[in-house]
Amino acid sequence: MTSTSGDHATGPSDPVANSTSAAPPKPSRDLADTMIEAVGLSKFYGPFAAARDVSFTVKKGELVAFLGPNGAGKSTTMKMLTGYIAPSEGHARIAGHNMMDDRIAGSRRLGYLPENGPLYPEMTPLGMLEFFADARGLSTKNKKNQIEKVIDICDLSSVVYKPISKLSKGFKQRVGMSQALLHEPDVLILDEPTAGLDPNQIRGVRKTMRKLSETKTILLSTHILQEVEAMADRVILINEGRKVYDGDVEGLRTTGQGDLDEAFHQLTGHKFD
Ligand SMILES: Nc1ncnc2c1ncn2[C@@H]1O[C@H](COP(=O)(O)OP(=O)(O)OP(=O)(O)O)[C@@H](O)[C@H]1O
Repeated sequence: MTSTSGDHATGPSDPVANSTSAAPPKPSRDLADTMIEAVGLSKFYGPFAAARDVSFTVKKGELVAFLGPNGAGKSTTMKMLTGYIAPSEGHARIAGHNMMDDRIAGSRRLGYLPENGPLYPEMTPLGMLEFFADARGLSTKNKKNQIEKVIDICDLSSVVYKPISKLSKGFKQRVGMSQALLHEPDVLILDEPTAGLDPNQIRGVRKTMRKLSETKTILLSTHILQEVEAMADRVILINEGRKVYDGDVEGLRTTGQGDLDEAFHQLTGHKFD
């Protein structure tokens, strides 16, 4: 299956694909369950489109993999979803809050792990968590409880007093995750949480994410197909800035005649054929 301009290949759960009318969409009854909403998001750098007309929703409790090759536009879309950069077109909502007009309210519900940080290398994990707890205005009691909780969830107790610069990549990633969880958000947007980790570290991070997915809505980006199989209920695949698939893992496999690698290649790999 290939995608053509404006003609996104979509899977069974794509709300766009299921819409049959040209009339403006009516608010759906389960709108309250929509935690992440991308509505026609585009980002242009000069004439170049890093993301083009990307729309999707993620419902409460879903764990969705945001998949695509290097440079597909995953980080750009995530930065627009979190309000970190302004879209050229479209808008994003987190738990119903528009991330341009109402970013503070949206950010209270959102934990964001950006690609490669941000971490503060000279701080210890404990110092960094205290710094963020103060910045987020947590009360003294809540601060202590929350810091203990995220240290436990992210399994950081052995490194809390070491400078972040001296930690392994796996621990750094978990420190980043602990910061994203500190204010107990119910929505997580995680940009390549397992990138550059060794297999043991990947297992650790995946275990943490599985635990988190019991209570939170998660969108995580990856370009690793095994990650999708291991973790996700649903896949959104992006290529050259456009959404090219939105559906379940089995549907994606069917696209590749039973082979996820083949599906990924068919939907994203034409450049080198
Ligand atoms: N500030 C910018 N100015 C110009 N081009 C940019 C900018 N940020 C991103 N891009 C380009 O937009 C495209 C999408 O980048 P993006 O980082 O979103 O991709 P990605 O899917 O996250 O890739 P990766 O998996 O390699 O992190 C790339 O071609 C990138 O070079």
